[in-house]
Amino acid sequence: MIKVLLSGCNGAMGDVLQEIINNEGQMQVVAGFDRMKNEKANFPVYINPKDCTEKVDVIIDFSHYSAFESILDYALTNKIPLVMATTGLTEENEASLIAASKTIPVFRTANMSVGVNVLLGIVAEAAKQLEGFDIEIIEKHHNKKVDSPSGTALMLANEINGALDNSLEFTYGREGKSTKRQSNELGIHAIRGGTIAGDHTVIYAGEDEVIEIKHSASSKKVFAKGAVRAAKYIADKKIGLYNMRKVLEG
Ligand SMILES: NC(=O)C1=CN([C@@H]2O[C@H](COP(=O)(O)OP(=O)(O)OC[C@H]3O[C@@H](n4cnc5c(N)ncnc54)[C@H](OP(=O)(O)O)[C@@H]3O)[C@@H](O)[C@H]2O)C=CC1
Ligand SMILES: O=C(O)C1=N[C@H](C(=O)O)C[C@H](O)C1
Repeated sequence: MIKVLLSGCNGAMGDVLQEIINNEGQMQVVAGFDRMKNEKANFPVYINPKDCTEKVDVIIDFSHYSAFESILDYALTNKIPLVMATTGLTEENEASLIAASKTIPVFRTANMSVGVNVLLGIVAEAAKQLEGFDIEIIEKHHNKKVDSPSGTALMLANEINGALDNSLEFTYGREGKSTKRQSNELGIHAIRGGTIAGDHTVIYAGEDEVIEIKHSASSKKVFAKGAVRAAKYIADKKIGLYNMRKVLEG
């Protein structure tokens, strides 16, 4: 049985993860971290990770970027594999994860779905082949999302930019712009509303033709299932930086 510490356990993803883990059979949530205690949880919920006394095999974090440092510190101090799913992290935070992976196993992705991770390769290849096309990304999420643009939109944008020798400049929305679109722009736009679980569309607009490549998550379950897969994957690893593409490669 893999013992899980669930960070952000009181949140929307925390709820879905508990359901998936409970039905899963090989894993058990033995403790949680969050901003508030939770008497309804069937495991102890800590506000300060340092108060956690349970022995755990892996941490799954779907919380908030403000919790990042305390979670990473806890994982490093106790040498626990960390699945970091939270978005809105700074470049410095991302660099800390890379550094941490030399001491503990770290699994990092802004999107746990199989579809988005396959899409990463597709959008990069399309960008290389569609020379001269203008590329824009539109992401849509529920009205409770706190960070924008989404981590997935940034991940897609970085993948496309990498395929084009980092020649593109990211433009976030176009409010207040009084010049026409430059050929080296990659536009990124965020929509928020209702309960949209997560949609990402990459648009390639050329002369008299447009290609749109879209991924749509119809529920949060797809992310929770991916996180469970990730946790199982790194629970017995020694050190290293892992992502969903490594899992899919087998
Ligand atoms: N990688 C992936 O595949 C996915 C990543 N995500 C990311 O996971 C994160 C969580 O998403 P979601 O569950 O929808 O968000 P929620 O806001 O529903 O849940 C986050 C939880 O973390 C708590 N929290 C906030 N600040 C802190 C803190 N400083 N310390 C400890 N806990 C804190 C919140 O408490 P309170 O409500 O009191 O603020 C809440 O209980 C987001 O960054 C989201 O983008 C989501 C889905 C998929
Ligand atoms: O907050 C969410 O809900 C999601 N966040 C991730 C992101 O920022 O890309 C992944 C997914 O789209 C859902």
